[in-house]
Amino acid sequence: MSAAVIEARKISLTFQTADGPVHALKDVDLTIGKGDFVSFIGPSGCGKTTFLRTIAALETPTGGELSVNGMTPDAAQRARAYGYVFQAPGLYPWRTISGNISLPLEIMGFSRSDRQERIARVLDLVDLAGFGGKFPWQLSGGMQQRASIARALAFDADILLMDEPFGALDEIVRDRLNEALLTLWRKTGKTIGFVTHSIPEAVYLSTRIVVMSPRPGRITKVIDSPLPPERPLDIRDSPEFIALAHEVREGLREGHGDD
Ligand SMILES: Nc1ncnc2c1ncn2[C@@H]1O[C@H](COP(=O)(O)OP(=O)(O)OP(=O)(O)O)[C@@H](O)[C@H]1O
Repeated sequence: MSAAVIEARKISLTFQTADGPVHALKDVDLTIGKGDFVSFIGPSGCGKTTFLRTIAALETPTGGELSVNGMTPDAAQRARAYGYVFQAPGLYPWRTISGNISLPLEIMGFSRSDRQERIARVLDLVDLAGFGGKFPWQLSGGMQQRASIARALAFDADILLMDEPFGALDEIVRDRLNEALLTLWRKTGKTIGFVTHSIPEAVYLSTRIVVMSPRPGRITKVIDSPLPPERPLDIRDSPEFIALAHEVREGLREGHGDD
């Protein structure tokens, strides 16, 4: 396997709540290699978002060790090791698309000319060249989500963390964005961590599929995909794809049986 970018060893995270402790993650062991596209799938509450947030230093594990690009998550955050894409695009309505992409770059102190060059490049990457001057409300939901991906790409992090970025979109738009994301991943070689509820989406996009189960949140299965990197949408009708989707479904069912 390629060099490890994210290494989790026995990661646990227990939230103390008024109703008692919630074991959001227990003994999570996972290595994500450079250039991997790793999807996290599992029922609601199995800790997918929590795990992504611990990688991004938005939550602190209560046990175990986690390294991101060989650093602690906090150090990786300061080194801008990753871009983070949330479920909702979260664009500021009073800023243009270019202005939204520019904002983190302004905060990080990039020069005006550098910002302009980066904005043009990432708009092109997500197929929004020519839309930089529009306001978010002038774009469809799918285009807004592409703009939020562009914003996460603009400072050139090697890692992209995506928490159900297409969950709120209709199926046709989602298909197109899945194709676009796969093309972007092949072009840039980024390492991607992707949370989803959809088996076909996980199978279509990933090099590895991590199946999780709740109470306590844990990994029950890691499946390496035999599918080639070039994946036209109709690969979903192939026997290999269907067999892989079946394996993921079985993994989810087995995890559920442990409850
Ligand atoms: N800040 C918090 N305080 C207390 N409990 C929390 C907190 N964040 C998450 N949890 C709990 O931790 C568990 C895992 O939550 P998490 O959001 O990671 O699951 P998930 O698999 O991403 O779910 P979903 O698919 O619904 O987004 C859940 O039981 C949730 O209620």
